[in-house]
Amino acid sequence: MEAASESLELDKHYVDQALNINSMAQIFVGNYYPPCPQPDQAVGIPPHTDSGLLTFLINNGVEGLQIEHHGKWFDVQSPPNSILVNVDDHLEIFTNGRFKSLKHRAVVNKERERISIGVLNGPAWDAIVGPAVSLVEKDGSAIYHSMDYKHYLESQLTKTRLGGKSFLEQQIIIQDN
Ligand SMILES: O=C(O)CCC(=O)C(=O)O
Ligand SMILES: [Fe+2]
Repeated sequence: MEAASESLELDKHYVDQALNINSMAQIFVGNYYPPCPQPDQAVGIPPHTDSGLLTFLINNGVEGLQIEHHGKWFDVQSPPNSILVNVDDHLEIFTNGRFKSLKHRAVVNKERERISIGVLNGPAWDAIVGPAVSLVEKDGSAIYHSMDYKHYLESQLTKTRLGGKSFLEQQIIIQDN
């Protein structure tokens, strides 16, 4: 988070302080994908973005994660024993859109079972997450609403992970020009 702050030309403790990272909420997710006889007819996890700031992902060496870039899906080939770090929704909101939450999905395969484990590292449970004031001043306006993380988790987590309307889309402030 210090590196993120500095890359935004903010004080290196800015993100930590604004989102009370000392009391950060972490969500631990385990995914099991059994082999599937018709992988092209099934989906492992539908397209979604993750909640929180950064997700750490590991898997059992079986590929299956795909990320979206310019409307196309790409396979992720992660080196063995590596931890993949993804940018999440609340970091996109906090940076007023400078960092982009990564859209991803998981596919299944015929032969091998796949297991993945994710840790979604979020702000403090009671932190209010909205675009950082100094970034909004530079940009002229906030492009996302603010919301407390607890409320988000209670109301959105299940919906967005199961492929409902994305949380980010719901938070966009419609600008009338
Ligand atoms: O199985 C994977 O590699 C991705 C899992 C995932 O996107 C998630 O748990 O949010
Ligand atoms: Fe995910």
